[in-house]
Amino acid sequence: MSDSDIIDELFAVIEDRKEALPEDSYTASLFSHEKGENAVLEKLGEETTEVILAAKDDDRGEIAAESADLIYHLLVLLSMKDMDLDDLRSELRERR
Ligand SMILES: N=c1c2ncn([C@@H]3O[C@H](COP(=O)(O)OP(=O)(O)OP(=O)(O)O)[C@@H](O)[C@H]3O)c2ncn1[C@@H]1O[C@H](COP(=O)(O)O)[C@@H](O)[C@H]1O
Repeated sequence: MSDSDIIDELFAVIEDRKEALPEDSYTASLFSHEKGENAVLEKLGEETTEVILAAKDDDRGEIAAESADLIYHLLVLLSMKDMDLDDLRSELRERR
């Protein structure tokens, strides 16, 4: 699979974790968290702050790492809302 498919691949794994809820999965723990969707919403806030701090430090490695954390949690949110990457693609396409 090419690198351009990595986000689709990650989203598919997230969907699998939502379905199977394996005990050793961080993703599954977000879907079954006692705080409900607030668990992932809080992580989105934290990761956004971490991206901002990395940008302020001009640390490209940290910007990439924190952006990956942010995108991952955003994908979990989409899945939680029974949305998928096509919803995101459609929205972006309409803006062209
Ligand atoms: N891409 C990710 C990913 N990005 C970030 N994270 C997790 O998101 C959390 C980020 O939180 P923090 O940066 O605050 O770090 P932390 O202090 O360890 O987090 P907490 O103590 O708050 O949980 C960490 O626990 C990371 O492991 C991820 N967890 C899983 N994935 C991918 O999701 C897929 C399924 O993974 P599992 O759910 O582990 O099976 C795999 O492809 C993984 O690579």
